[in-house]
Amino acid sequence: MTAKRAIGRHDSVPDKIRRHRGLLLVISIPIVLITLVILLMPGTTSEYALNGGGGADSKKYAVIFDAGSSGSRVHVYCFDKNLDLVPLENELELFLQLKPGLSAYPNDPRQSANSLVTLLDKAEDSVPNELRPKTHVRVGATAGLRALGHEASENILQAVRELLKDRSRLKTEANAVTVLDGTQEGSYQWVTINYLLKTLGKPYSETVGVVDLGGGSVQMAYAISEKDAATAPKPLQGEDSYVREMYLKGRKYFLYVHSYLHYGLLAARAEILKVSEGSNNPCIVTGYDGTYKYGGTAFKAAASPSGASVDECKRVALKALKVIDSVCTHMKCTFGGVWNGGGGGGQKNMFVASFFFDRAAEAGFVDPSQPVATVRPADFEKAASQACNMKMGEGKTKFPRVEEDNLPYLCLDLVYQYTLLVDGFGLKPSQTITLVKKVKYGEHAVEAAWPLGSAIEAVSSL
Ligand SMILES: O=c1[nH]cnc2c1ncn2[C@@H]1O[C@H](COP(=O)(O)OP(=O)(O)O)[C@@H](O)[C@H]1O
Ligand SMILES: [Ca+2]
Repeated sequence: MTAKRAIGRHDSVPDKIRRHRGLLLVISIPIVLITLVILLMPGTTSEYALNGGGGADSKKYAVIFDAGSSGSRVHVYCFDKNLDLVPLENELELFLQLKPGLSAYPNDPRQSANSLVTLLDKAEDSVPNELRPKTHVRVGATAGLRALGHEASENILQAVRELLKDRSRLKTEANAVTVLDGTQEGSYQWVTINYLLKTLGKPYSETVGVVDLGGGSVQMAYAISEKDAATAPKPLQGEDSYVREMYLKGRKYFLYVHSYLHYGLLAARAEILKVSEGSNNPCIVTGYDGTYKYGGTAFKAAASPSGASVDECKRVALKALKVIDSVCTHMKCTFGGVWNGGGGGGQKNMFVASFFFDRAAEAGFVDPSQPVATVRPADFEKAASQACNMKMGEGKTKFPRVEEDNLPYLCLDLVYQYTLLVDGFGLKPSQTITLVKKVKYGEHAVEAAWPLGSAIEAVSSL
């Protein structure tokens, strides 16, 4: 024992290395290999530390642009060292919006980018001067730019990058200005809602599922068990994988996410009008004869002489949704050959956002001054019956909250929303769901939109 220790004490470091080199080699090869595998893994795993960092008094701001298909919005958030949201002035976020979105200028990238100037200036003004160079700015474009195609959208994004460089002192990481893929958009939305509800870190079955009905696309996301995640089918060609792994508040989640391009509410109008191809459509409110423009194309939108009909409109909506599909004989599908994720506890409580809330409010069965409302899919069907039975001239008195441009499509929108929830996503007509515009967080309410999820990722990775 003593002798051994004496030898050990007099060994020099290079001697030790030489003596143990075999052992060192055996230990280091797997470490190097594992590190390489982790570094080269495709980006399906997200890790947001969500445990703060930085100095004791450090506040972190994030500026996130939501370049949506129907409008552009900016959100500015401020987080404390625990990554809790803290107020900027009187609210928990600065939120500004304008219409139209970037995709309304497909041939003029400079003008498209310049449409963000007022939002950018106001957002930057709300960040303390000394923190601006440290504050991340991100621009996430969704369905509008996705549908424009690579070249046109890349030109617009490049113009936005130049605008940020020339006009702003905020920090732009590589990939700060991008078209989000639908899975990213859906998972950010899930993080936003569950962060605000403080369910992150709890077992997956205690989290809530989300549906976000935009103008161009619709996303569904909910946490599933590891076992179900392992059975996920391969996605259709060109689509993102169904499951994303995420580490949040010390827990690993398997998130089922899917985004359906062309099935946002405004895009779905076009799909439904395409089914009747240039002739009358049973979803158009009685007495209306006009055209509907979407994505640079005009569609005939004319009521049938016998008027609109819920049942006939449902049939057309089902055709547009492609609910019956040959791919779905060996797995449970939503629609269009898409796996439904298997259901489970993470889908028990559904928080349904954007146009679901907006249309329910316009149709009058939800109070727009409240941040959330509990409804059932059947409420959309009931409102649809009334909308499909009215004449154009009665619209203003029967549905005083409906915007004039939406009136001819009220029957269509409500039937589509019902069909999407029940026949598409497989919810029961009587299941209670939460329509959400904002989520209460302490005394304040925060917009129920994906940019908060993106902000959390940005400040966690600083
Ligand atoms: O921050 C938000 N709070 C609440 N609703 C939002 C917010 N951002 C977008 N929306 C809603 O999203 C819908 C428009 O979708 P959008 O233009 O984002 O299409 P996309 O997501 O398909 O690109 C509208 O119903 C609008 O009220
Ligand atoms: Ca959106």
